[in-house]
Amino acid sequence: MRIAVTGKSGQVTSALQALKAPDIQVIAIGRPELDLLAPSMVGETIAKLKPEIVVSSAAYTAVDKAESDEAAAFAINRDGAGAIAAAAAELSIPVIHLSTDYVFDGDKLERYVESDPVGPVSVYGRSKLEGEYAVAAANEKHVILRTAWVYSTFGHNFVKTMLRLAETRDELSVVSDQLGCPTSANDIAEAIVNIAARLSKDSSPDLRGVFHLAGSGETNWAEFARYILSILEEKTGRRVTVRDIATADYPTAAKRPANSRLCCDKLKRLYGVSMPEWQVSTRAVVTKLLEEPKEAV
Ligand SMILES: NC(=O)C1=CN([C@@H]2O[C@H](COP(=O)(O)OP(=O)(O)OC[C@H]3O[C@@H](n4cnc5c(N)ncnc54)[C@H](OP(=O)(O)O)[C@@H]3O)[C@@H](O)[C@H]2O)C=CC1
Ligand SMILES: Cc1cn([C@H]2C[C@H](O)[C@@H](COP(=O)(O)OP(=O)(O)O[C@H]3O[C@@H](C)C(=O)[C@@H](O)[C@H]3O)O2)c(=O)[nH]c1=O
Ligand SMILES: [Mg+2]
Repeated sequence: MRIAVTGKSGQVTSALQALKAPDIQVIAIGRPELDLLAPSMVGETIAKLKPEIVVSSAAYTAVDKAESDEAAAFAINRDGAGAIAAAAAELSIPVIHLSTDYVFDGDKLERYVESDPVGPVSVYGRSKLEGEYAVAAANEKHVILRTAWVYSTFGHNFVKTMLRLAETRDELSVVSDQLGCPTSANDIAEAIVNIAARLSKDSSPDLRGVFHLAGSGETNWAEFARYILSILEEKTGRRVTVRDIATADYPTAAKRPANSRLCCDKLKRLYGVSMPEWQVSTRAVVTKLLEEPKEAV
C-alpha cells in the first residue's frame, strides 16, 4: 500500500518512515514542494504520488507560539488540513487526519469519549478543531485520530526536553495538575498502518469519523517526567528529582486542559486496535535516546 504523509521531519511522519512493515510504502511530502501556508498546489502534488491513502500529519504544533500567531495556526491546521482532505477526495481515497486532546476544555472529571462536547481553550486547540471540521467536510472517507502528548526519538517533545534539562539541573519543576495520556509516535504509526489497511478494503461507514488514539493508562506531566528520569538514573546513575508544581506556578502563553485523558474504546471496538501502556513505550524511547550519540539526538 502506498501511503502519502504530510510533513517531512515531524514525529509521526518519521515514525511512519521508520516502520518496517512489509508491503507499506511511506512517501513523506512537505516543504518546499507542499507548503500548507500556500496550498494551491496541494491537489496536483498529491495526485502525482498516486497514493492509496493520505495521512494528514503536518500541523502548526507550537502551542504557546500559536497564541500570537493565530493566522498561521489556522491557515495550516484548518485550511491546510482541509486542502489535504480535499486532495484525497479528488482521488476518491481516504484521509487519516491527526488531531489532538487539546480540542477539549479539560473540565470533565472522567476520560473523554469521542461524542463529548468540545471546547478548546487555546488557539492551537481551536485551529485543530476547525481542522477536524474542514477534513470531515472535504472528504467523506475520513478518519480523524485524536492523539495526545506525543513523544519519540524524533523532533521535539517533552521526553527530549526533560532529558536535555536533566543534563544541567538536579531538580526539575513540573506541573502535576494536568492529566493526560502520553503516546509514542511509533505506536501511532503502527496503529495508522493497521487502520489504513482496514480502510482500504472496507468502506463501512462505521469505520469513519472521529476516534481517540492514545497510550494506555494515564498520568500527569510531573509523574511522566519522574518516570523518564527514573530510567535515566537506572541507565546512567545520574539522579534528577522532580518537584510537583501547579499550573499557576508555570505561566505559559497558552492555557492547557487540566484533564485531557482520552478513552480509546471506540477504536478497539471498531478496528481491534489498542495501544501499549505508556510506561512500556516511554521506556523504549528513553532507552534509545540514551544509547544514541548526542549529535543524533
Ligand atoms: N506533538 C504532540 O504532542 C501531538 C500532536 N498531535 C497532532 O499530531 C500530528 C503530528 O504531530 P507531530 O508529528 O508531533 O508534529 P511535529 O511538530 O513533530 O511536526 C510538525 C510537522 O508539520 C510540518 N509543517 C508545519 N508547518 C507546515 C507547513 N506550512 N507546510 C507543510 N508542513 C508543515 C512540519 O514540517 P517540516 O518537517 O518541514 O518541519 C513537520 O513535519 C499533528 O497534526 C499534531 O497536531 C496531536 C496530539 C499531540
Ligand atoms: C518544560 C516544562 C514544561 N512544563 C509543563 C508545561 C505544560 O503544561 C506541560 C507540557 O509541556 P509541553 O510544552 O511539552 O507540552 P505541550 O506543548 O502543551 O504539548 C502538547 O502539544 C500539542 C501539539 C498537543 O497536541 C498536545 O497533546 C500536547 O502534547 O509541562 C513544566 O511544568 N515544566 C517544564 O520544565
Ligand atoms: Mg510544546
